[in-house]
Amino acid sequence: MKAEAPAPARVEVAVGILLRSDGAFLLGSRPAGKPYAGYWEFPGGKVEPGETVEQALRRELLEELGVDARQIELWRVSEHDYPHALVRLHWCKVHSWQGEFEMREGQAVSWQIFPLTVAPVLPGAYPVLDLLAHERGTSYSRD
Ligand SMILES: Nc1nc2c([nH]c(=O)n2[C@@H]2O[C@H](COP(=O)(O)OP(=O)(O)OP(=O)(O)O)[C@@H](O)[C@H]2O)c(=O)[nH]1
Repeated sequence: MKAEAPAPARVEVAVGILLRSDGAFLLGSRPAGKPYAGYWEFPGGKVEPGETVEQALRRELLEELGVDARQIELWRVSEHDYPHALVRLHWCKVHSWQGEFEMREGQAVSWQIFPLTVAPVLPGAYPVLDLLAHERGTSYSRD
């Protein structure tokens, strides 16, 4: 009997949905040199060994945007199987933060509501955009 292939390792990722008081959420464009460069995404990144999701997200938001997240709500978990990695995305709503935005990776950012005015978005972000749209009683087109 053939041994079963081991389950592929998942890359744990902390992702922030920064919510402004008017309901807009922040998307950024992926910097050059990363897979899917130029695609729009929510800010965040990989959870390092020994970190909690909240710690990883606070670190990433400081590194990428220069803001200190204060109120973080763990919201949903989803998975996406990319050719380069199987990722588990820990989606967090970020209700408050301190500091002024400073795009430390030279990335473009945009506050968005539905319908989105930026494209394309990382494929792994669509399920959560669908949920956000549903929560707001609206829908949007993926293209
Ligand atoms: N930040 C972020 N990552 C996402 C989203 N959706 C999604 O599928 N991902 C995936 O999650 C992974 C995040 O990795 P990353 O490359 O941004 O992480 P990182 O900043 O720690 O990268 P590094 O290893 O270059 O330091 C990527 O495989 C990316 O495709 C999203 O909306 N935001």
